[in-house]
Amino acid sequence: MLAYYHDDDLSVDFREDHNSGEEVSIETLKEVGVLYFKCGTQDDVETIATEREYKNRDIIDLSAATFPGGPEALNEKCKNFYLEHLHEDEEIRYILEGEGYFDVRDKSDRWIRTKLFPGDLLILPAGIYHRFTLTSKASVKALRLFKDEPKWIALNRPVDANPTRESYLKSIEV
Ligand SMILES: CSCCC(=O)/C(O)=C/O
Ligand SMILES: [Fe+2]
Repeated sequence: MLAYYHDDDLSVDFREDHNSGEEVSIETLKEVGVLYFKCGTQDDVETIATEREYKNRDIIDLSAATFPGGPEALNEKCKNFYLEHLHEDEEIRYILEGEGYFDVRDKSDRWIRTKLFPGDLLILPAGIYHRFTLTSKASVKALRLFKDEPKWIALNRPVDANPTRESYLKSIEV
């Protein structure tokens, strides 16, 4: 994984690195509730899934060659992922192939960009504002873990008076 502040340069395609040169440590990610693990084996993933009581999973394959409905459908899907949003559940993603960016807001609302590669596992806390995009390589396959039934419900920003958002802010003491 690479983690750094986004350069906020809107003139450059959002799938490019957008690396401002300001690195972000795993500790800083922890301060906003984001946890990172390098999982060399499937057993490492299973340990985390068991510890956190995750019972379900699926594999998402985002690549133009294989996506049902083709490149247009993939673009539509990716547009939704790139809209700034939060979830009412924690989000765990483990990269199997390819690469992708998860951008998360820090305590001052700046974008931290994480660039994930195979073997990287990221846990986003419920209530954090974030977005996802493919990189310029345009392909990723990831394992998605779910506590209960597989679902993806995004609440797009702004989300006002939301208990998950409020308890998240309390947990990071903002
Ligand atoms: C590579 S996982 C696809 C993106 C996703 O699952 C998500 O929840 C984005 O917020
Ligand atoms: Fe999300």
